[in-house]
Amino acid sequence: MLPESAAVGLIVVAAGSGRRLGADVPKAFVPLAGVSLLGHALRGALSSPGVAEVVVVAPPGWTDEAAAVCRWARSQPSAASAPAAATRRTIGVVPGGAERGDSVAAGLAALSPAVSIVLVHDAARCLAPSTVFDRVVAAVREGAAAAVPGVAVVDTIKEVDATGRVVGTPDRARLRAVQTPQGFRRDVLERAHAASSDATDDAGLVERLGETVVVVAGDPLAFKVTTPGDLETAARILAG
Ligand SMILES: Nc1ccn([C@@H]2O[C@H](COP(=O)(O)OP(=O)(O)OP(=O)(O)O)[C@@H](O)[C@H]2O)c(=O)n1
Ligand SMILES: C[C@](O)(CO)[C@H](O)COP(=O)(O)O
Repeated sequence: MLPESAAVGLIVVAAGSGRRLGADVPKAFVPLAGVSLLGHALRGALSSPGVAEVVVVAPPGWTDEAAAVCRWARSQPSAASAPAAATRRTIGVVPGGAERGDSVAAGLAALSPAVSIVLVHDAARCLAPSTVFDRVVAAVREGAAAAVPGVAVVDTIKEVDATGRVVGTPDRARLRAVQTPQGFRRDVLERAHAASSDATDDAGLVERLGETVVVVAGDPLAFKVTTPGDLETAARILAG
């Protein structure tokens, strides 16, 4: 169990180029209903009362734009109404690295010593509701070394070999598609990244340490904007 006073730091990774989206600016700065994806992601995250400190990891060369988005998000009523008082919350921006893992490592290095619970969130999961943040933080406070939001898999999944031949059909009931924010005890995430930053998600690094990762309920709204079709889906959702 971690005490209620254990401070939560949030790393928002926003340094990707968004090759699959194919926009003329990095994906986090693509507008969606007049607000950048990063702006939406921060607005959701700052509505979560527990978040005391935020580090945004931006593409090198985009840190000033990211800082402007942070100022905008901080001024939103949802952020101001969160009990962790906008006045006490610090928000910083650092440049990211070549791979997602490098960007997370850069964010982790920038957190203040006061933080003992770390959330890592993709700016690309820009509509993730604050309730998902709350569930992940609660699981880590209650003693999990790592907690990730997950949703049931609706398709039957086949495992294939290099030639495309099916080699297995995992039991769908045991599968979860995982999302972000992913939450960690800080010492665990630091050990995981000290060993390697090479994985598609941070929970994968923690699993390699032999630590237990728990899954909490995710949310369909925490889907990742990856392709132009995803951006259209997000726009339809916001249009109501
Ligand atoms: N070097 C990188 C690569 C990715 N990310 C971030 O990690 C999240 C998930 O990555 P993804 O959606 O795959 O973004 P991109 O790498 O930008 O997409 P693509 O693979 O299409 O280029 C995004 O918020 C992205 O900005 C990052 O901070 N630094
Ligand atoms: C971290 C993540 O969003 C969890 O689903 C995902 O693994 C990111 O992967 P990507 O390859 O960078 O899209």
